[in-house]
Amino acid sequence: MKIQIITVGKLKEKYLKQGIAEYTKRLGAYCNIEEIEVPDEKAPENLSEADMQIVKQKEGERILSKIGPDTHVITLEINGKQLTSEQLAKEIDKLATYGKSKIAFVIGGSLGLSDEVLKRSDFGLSFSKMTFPHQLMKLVLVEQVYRSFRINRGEPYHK
Ligand SMILES: C[S@@+](CC[C@H](N)C(=O)[O-])C[C@H]1O[C@@H](n2cnc3c(N)ncnc32)[C@H](O)[C@@H]1O
Repeated sequence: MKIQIITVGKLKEKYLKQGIAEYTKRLGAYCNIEEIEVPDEKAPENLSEADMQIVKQKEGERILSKIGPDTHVITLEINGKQLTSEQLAKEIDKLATYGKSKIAFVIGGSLGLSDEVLKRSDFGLSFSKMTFPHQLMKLVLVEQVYRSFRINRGEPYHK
């Protein structure tokens, strides 16, 4: 199975880079993992609503250009659906069973995801009603995807 993790902007903080590198290394034993960073747009505090839409649209076009037609897209959305770790594992297992061998997890930039990306999404996944910075979200996501594979293989993982 191929898993794409698509994010907006460069990952800067060293402590997040290290954590993500650790979990993507572990994940490599279970799937073909591809990390994609698309360039972000400058988004100063004083942007108008129209300018914010343009920023999201531009970032969205870059995200969509990385996603193939046969890819199952899971967008990370604060107002999406919350799952338990076991439910996410089941979802991934189900996709593999039905021949969906490519999954893209998409995390938005500082302003979130464009309508076009949300339209392309097959599932909106929420990690809680709280807002996380996108880079921290990536760390939490890769740990949960790793956990999913461990659950699906019946391997032990920390409760
Ligand atoms: C800083 S947040 C963007 C906040 C923006 N106001 C919004 O409503 O999307 C950046 C990205 O991280 C992800 N994210 C942040 N918190 C999340 C949560 N609780 N559940 C799922 N995804 C989250 C989303 O993909 C979001 O687009």
